[in-house]
Amino acid sequence: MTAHRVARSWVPMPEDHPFGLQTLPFGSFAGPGGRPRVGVAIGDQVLDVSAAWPALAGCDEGLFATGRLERLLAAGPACWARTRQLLTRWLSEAGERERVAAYLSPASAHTMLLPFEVADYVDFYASEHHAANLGSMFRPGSEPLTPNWKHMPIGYHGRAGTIVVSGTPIVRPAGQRRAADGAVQVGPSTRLDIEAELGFVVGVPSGMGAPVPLDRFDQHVFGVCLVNDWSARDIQSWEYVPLGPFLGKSFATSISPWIVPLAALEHARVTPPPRTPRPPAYLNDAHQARWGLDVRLEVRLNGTKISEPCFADMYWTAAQQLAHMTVNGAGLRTGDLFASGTISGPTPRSRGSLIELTWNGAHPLQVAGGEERTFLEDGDEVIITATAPGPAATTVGLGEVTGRVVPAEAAVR
Ligand SMILES: O=C(O)/C=C/C(=O)CC(=O)CC(=O)O
Ligand SMILES: [Ca+2]
Ligand SMILES: [Mg+2]
Repeated sequence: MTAHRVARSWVPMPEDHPFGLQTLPFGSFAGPGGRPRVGVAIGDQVLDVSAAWPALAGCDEGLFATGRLERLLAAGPACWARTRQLLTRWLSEAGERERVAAYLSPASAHTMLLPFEVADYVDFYASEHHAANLGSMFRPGSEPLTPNWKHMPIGYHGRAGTIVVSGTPIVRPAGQRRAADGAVQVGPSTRLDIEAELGFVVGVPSGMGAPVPLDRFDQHVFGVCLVNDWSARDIQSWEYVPLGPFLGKSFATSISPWIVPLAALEHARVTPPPRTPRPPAYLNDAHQARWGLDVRLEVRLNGTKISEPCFADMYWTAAQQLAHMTVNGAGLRTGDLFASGTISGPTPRSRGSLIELTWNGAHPLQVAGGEERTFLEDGDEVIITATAPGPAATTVGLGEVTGRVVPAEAAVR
C-alpha cells in the first residue's frame, strides 16, 4: 500500500504545524468593534469565516452570521462534513489562493472569545488512576474506587455560566474549609488546584425520553476542546458529602478557544483499556468502533512542564459518557459541554492535577525560578496543550488553555 498523502495548504507554515489542513478548528474572535466572528485556524493565521462564507460559499448564508458557533453546531454531521470539505479546498487549491487570502489575518492580532454559549455542563470522573488516587486521599481507609465506579461513568452537573475562555484571569475562590484541628474556617482557598481534561461539545440536540446510544455519538458531538477544571481542594473536601462537588469547582472552568472537529481525530482513535466487569449493554462498546483517543497533553506551571497525561489511558470513553448521560431520557441541547474528568495515567509523571502530582501537598514540585509548589499561588500561570496523531504522520493540535491566578477580591468571613 502506498503511503496516504495529505493535501498541503498554500498558507505558509512548517510541515509539522499542528494547525495544518488536517486540523481546521473553529473558534470565535473579536472582529472590528469587538463583534464576534467565526474563525478557522490555519497555521498561524485565522480565516474570517463569517466574512468569507457569504462571499465565497454561495450556500447557507447565515451559518456563520452570528460570529459564534451555535448554528454550525446545530446543523449536524452532513453540514459539518461539507463545511470541512469546502474549507479544505479553499485552503489547499492554488486557484483559490487569491480570493481566500483576503480573509486571512495573523492569529496573534486577535482576541479569542468563548466560541458558543455553554448550555449544560457535566464533568465526569473517567480516569481509573485519578479516581483511585483521589479516593485514597479523600477517603483514607476505604476502597479507593467506590463500588459503582466500574459499572458506570460517574459524573456531576457543573456550572455552565462560569465556563470561561482561555486567558481569562482566575480569581482565587473563597469559601468554607475544615482545618486539621476540626475548626471550620472561612476565607480564600489555600489549596487551589487544576484538572487537565478534554471537553466534548454537543451540536445536535436529542429529544426528551430518547437515550443516545453509543453508535450515535458522532451524530451529536461536534468536537473537542481542552478544559482546566480549577478546583479548590480545601472547599471541595469539606463540602462534597453527600451530594458531590459544588462550590469548590463552580467558580471558574477554562476552555481552549479552538474546537477541533471529531473528524480531525479519526487517526487518533484507539481501543480503550479492557473493562472488567463487562458494562451493561448500553455501555458495552466491545463490538463497535470505539472512542479511545490518543490525545497527549502537556501541563506547564509558570513555564515548567509538570505533567504529560494521555487520554488513551481513560477507562470510560466520551461515547460511553454520552450514552450514560442520556440513559435516563435527559435531552441534549446545542452547546452542552461534557468534560472527561481529570486525565491521569499510571505513572507519577502523567497525573493531571497538583493534588496527585504532589500527593496531597507532601511532595512539592520544583518550578521555574528555583521555586517549589504544592498548590497554586497568586500570579501562577497554568498552560495545558495537547496534540494527537493526524493522517500521514501529521500532528493535530488542540491549541492551549491558559489561566493565571489573581488574588481573592472580597474579604469573606
Ligand atoms: O470525591 C472525589 O473522589 C473527587 C471528585 C472530583 O474531584 C470530581 C472531579 O472533578 C472529577 C474529575 O475531574 O475527574
Ligand atoms: Ca474535573
Ligand atoms: Mg470547574
